[in-house]
Amino acid sequence: MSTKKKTSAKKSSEAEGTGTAELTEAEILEMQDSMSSEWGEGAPRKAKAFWPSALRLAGTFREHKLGLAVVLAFGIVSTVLTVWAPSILGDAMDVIFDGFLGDGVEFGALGRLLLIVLGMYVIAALFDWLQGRLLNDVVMDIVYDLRERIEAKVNRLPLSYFDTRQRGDLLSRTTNDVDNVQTALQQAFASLVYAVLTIVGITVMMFWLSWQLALIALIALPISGVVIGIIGAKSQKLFTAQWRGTGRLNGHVEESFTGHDLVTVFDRQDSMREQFDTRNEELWEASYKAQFYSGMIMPIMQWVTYLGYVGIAVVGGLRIAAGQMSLGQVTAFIQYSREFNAPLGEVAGMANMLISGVASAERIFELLDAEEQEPDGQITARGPVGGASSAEAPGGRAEATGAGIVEGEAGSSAPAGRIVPRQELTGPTRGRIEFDHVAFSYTPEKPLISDLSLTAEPGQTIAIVGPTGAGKTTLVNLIMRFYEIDAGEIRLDGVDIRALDRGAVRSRVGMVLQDAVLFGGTIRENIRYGRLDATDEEVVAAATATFVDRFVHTLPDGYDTVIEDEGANVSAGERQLITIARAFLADPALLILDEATSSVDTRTEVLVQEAMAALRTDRTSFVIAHRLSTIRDADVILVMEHGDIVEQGSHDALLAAGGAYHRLYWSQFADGVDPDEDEAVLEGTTTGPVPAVAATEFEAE
Ligand SMILES: Nc1ncnc2c1ncn2[C@@H]1O[C@H](COP(=O)(O)OP(=O)(O)OP(=O)(O)O)[C@@H](O)[C@H]1O
Repeated sequence: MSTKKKTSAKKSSEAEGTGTAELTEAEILEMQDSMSSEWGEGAPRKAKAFWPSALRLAGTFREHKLGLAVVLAFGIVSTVLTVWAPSILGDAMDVIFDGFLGDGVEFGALGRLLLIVLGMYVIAALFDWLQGRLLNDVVMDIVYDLRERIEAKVNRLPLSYFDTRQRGDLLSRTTNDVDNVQTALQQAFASLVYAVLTIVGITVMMFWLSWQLALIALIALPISGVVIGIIGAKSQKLFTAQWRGTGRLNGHVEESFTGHDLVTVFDRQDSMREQFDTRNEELWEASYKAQFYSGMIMPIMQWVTYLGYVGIAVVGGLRIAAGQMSLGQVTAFIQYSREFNAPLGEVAGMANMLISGVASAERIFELLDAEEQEPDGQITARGPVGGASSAEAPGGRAEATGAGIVEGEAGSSAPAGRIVPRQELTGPTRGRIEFDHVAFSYTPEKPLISDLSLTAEPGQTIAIVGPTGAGKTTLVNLIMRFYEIDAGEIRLDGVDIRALDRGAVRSRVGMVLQDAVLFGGTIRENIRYGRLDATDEEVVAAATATFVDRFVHTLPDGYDTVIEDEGANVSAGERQLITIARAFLADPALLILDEATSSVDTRTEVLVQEAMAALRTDRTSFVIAHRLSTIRDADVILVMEHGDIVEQGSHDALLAAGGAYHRLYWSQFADGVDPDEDEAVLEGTTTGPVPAVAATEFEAE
């Protein structure tokens, strides 16, 4: 076996070059992290700053001081009784021993002592149980509060927080880490309280009985410490190697599963199998060594402990012979020295759990400390308020200043840090949107929108076109107030949207995105999500207007069809239609549409187009447009490049201007594609031939 392992280890280094992508150290550590909790093995996760985080975690107990004091008091009572009992048992033994040597055993005295011991153990057990119950209650309260705080916090975090973090990581912080803290507090804390009290109690009793024997018993401690230190460090390294091996093997397996088709096509099964064997054997070897070394710790510690017993027995015997101690005292002492190791082992076992719990608490604190979005009504306008273009916009400036949202005149530079006073929109929303010299960037290092102005009159359809990364989605994100702008103003019906509650802005806007988001309920529920108090008739009316009704009738359960796995049982186009119906039912004053250009068959595509057109009627709509028909019919076309609007106007006006839009349009049709062909697309992926020129000009930037 070992020869085989050696040859394969050699093979492994040869195979490395041709092998699958190796995992980085960070990935291995991450994997180790996630697996250690699942498999209960491996090195514990460590906090970046253990003590500050541990103290802060301890700080969460502050509100439960009284409960904790009672837990501690119960713990002390239970431990004192448990620690005291062996000494009384020793007295009982002396009564028996003296009775045998003298005039017979005094059963009355013996019975009294035994009853006392029994009573002590019963009371100790009762207090121990009470302490456990109370601690559980306290910990559950603490974790309940923690969950509440996390939930509230997540709702106050800006979208940019989620952009920069992995969803899985956030999910893990809010679920696994909280569970981990709960387990650590419940188990490790209880054990630590028990262990510390017991160790202190037993040490006191041992020194009280005989300091010489106590020293012999305690000498085993540093010896055990050295053993654990040396072997522990070695096995820690081996465990890391084991995790690295696991990581590499998992990486390989994952790659061969996901790339199965590729492997088959290139006929690489043999080399993949060879690599698997190599990694599997590497893992076997690493695991074997890790288990071997870590398995040595316990027997060596046992051996050291037994050596201690021998020392105690010998010296204890000599002291009995010399009349310095009674047999009962030495027996009690041996009992103490046996009990001494149990809490020590428990502390060692719980240390990992505690370290891991503090690491989890640290991750939760990081989340709780994250910078929040400014609360509604206290929004700080950071940059200057512009005004030139909006002053020219009909009605725009007058309404804005009339509404008293901004201090100072239009066009003036407002001082940074000015609070925008809260406003409310009264009456029906007209849907007028103005961007007034808006500047925005996701990160300060990468400026995006520098000076953007536009006005969308109520009921107008605004088509946004431009190359990928031009800022089309960003524009609609700003309307939705998913992000706060750096300078300028965005006004809805003349009111700075920062003066409104975010909810008030978003409730007036309907969004239909390319990725139709459906949840796992029925079609009816998914549509009703647009307006929860809508009647069944209204749901069906919305579905009929948006062609959902048609395909719903072909489904066996009709509107009660449950959407599976994010919509696996309805096609992509049908999903999109359902989201359109949802927006239709919500009847928002403003609409944001992202036209789908892919994964929809031509017939459904036409329906989607018509449904979107129905939805746009009588409301201000911003369409991230891909289809010429939409663009041509739009009241205003915004041509965006590098975060700014390089051109805006109607189709005819822009064509006549001969600028970027003109270039786009003619490059699109230069190869003789019929300009009246409505199905043609600007960014070129769905239907109809799209000349390469167009793709180059609008996508390759
Ligand atoms: N959440 C974000 N955080 C940081 N940068 C972002 C974020 N979202 C987009 N960006 C960057 O901002 C720029 C504009 O992106 P945006 O999504 O608005 O472009 P787009 O015109 O909608 O592109 P596409 O047509 O590909 O969707 C891009 O450079 C993009 O990388």
